Amino acid sequence: MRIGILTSGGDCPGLNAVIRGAVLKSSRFPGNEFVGFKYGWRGVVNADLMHLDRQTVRGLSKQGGTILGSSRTNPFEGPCGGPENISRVLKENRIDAILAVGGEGTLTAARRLAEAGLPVVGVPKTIDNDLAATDYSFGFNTAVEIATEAVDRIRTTAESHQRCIVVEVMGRNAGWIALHAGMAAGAHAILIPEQPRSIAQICEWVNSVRHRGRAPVIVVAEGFVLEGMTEAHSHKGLDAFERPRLGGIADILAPMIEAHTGIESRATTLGFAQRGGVPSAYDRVLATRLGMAAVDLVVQEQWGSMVALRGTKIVSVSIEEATHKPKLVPVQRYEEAAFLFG
Ligand SMILES: Nc1ncnc2c1ncn2[C@@H]1O[C@H](COP(=O)(O)OP(=O)(O)OP(=O)(O)O)[C@@H](O)[C@H]1O
Ligand SMILES: O=P(O)(O)OC[C@H]1O[C@](O)(CO)[C@@H](O)[C@@H]1O
Ligand SMILES: [Mg+2]
Repeated sequence: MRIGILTSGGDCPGLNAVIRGAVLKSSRFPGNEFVGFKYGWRGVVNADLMHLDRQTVRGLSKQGGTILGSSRTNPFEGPCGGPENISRVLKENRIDAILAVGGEGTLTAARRLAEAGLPVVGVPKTIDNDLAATDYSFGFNTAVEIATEAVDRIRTTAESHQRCIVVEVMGRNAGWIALHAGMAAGAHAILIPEQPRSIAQICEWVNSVRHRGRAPVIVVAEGFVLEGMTEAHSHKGLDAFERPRLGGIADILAPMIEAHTGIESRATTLGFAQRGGVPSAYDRVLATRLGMAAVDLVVQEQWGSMVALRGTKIVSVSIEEATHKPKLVPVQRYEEAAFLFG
C-alpha cells in the first residue's frame, strides 16, 4: 500500500511524532510505502509530495512543528479541488489512502471526502483539546505545561510590584488550556469562552485577592467574552477560512480592571509560544500511538474513521462523532475551579 499523510490547520507539538509513528508502523508491513503531502490539503490538490521512510523520520518525535508544513487550504475549493480532482491525483501518484492529521476543520473535510468515496482516515490534533470523541488530543499537554510555567513566572513579578496581571492563553471555543494551566498555577480567576462573566465579578475577585495582600493573577482564554459582548474580541482580521483571528482580550481587560479597582494592571499574551517547540513526553507517546494505530485503520480500510484516546486505550471512532460538536468545558468543571477564585 502507498499511504499519503498530511498535517493541516494550526500546527501542534506532536505532529512529527504522529508522522514518525505512522511511517515506522507501516514499514513493518511488507510492500508498504509512505509519502507526505506538503502544506496540508494544498499538497493533496496540487500533488506536492515528499517521500517518507525510516531515514526521513529518524529522531522526529521530539521535534516541534511539522516537517510537512501546514495550511488552512480547503480541499473542496479552487480549480484543482473537489473529490474528482483529488481522486485523479491519488490515481496518478499511485496513492491508496490519505491519513489526515488535523482539527475539526481538517477532519470535517476528511469526512466529506470519505463520504464522496475517497480512502481517508483521520488523526485528531489540537492544542485546544476541543475535539469530541477523544479524551485528550496531543499538543494539549505541552501547551498546558508551557502556559503553567509562564503563569508561575508571571506570578513572581506580579508579587514584586503588587500588580494585577492578566495572562491570555489560546482557546478559541473551549477554555481547556486556561482551565488546566490556571488551576495548575493557582490563578486567582480563570475566564473561558464557555462562561461569560461581568467586569464587576472579575473586579470582585481581584479586590479580594488584594485585600489578602496578594497580587492577583488572572488567566483568560482568547475566546472569552465579557457579559454584554456579542462576540470574542478580534482586531487582527480574518484567517484563510474567513474566521476572525482572536487575541487581545487581556489587553482589553487589564485597563478595565485598573479603572475599576485602582490596582495597576498589566496584560501578557502567550500566543504561539504555546504551540511551538518540543512536545512533552506525554504528547510524544500519545502522538506516536495515534500515528501507529491510524496505519492499522488504513490497512483495515476503515475509511471515514479516526483514531482516538479513550481512557488509556487507542480506539477507532467515526470522524462524524468527533466533528459534530466541540468538546467544551462542562459547567461542573468550571464551578469546581471557581471555588478557588478570589
Ligand atoms: N466544512 C468544511 N468542509 C471542507 N473543508 C473545511 C471545512 N471546514 C474547514 N475546512 C478546511 O479545513 C481547513 C482546516 O480547518 P481549520 O482551519 O479549522 O483547522 P483545524 O484542522 O480545525 O485545526 P485548528 O485546531 O487549528 O482549528 C480550513 O482552513 C478549511 O479550508
Ligand atoms: O493564528 P492561527 O495559526 O490561525 O491559529 C490560531 C488558533 O489556533 C488555535 O491555537 C488552535 O485551534 C486556536 O486556539 C487559535 O485561535
Ligand atoms: Mg479549526
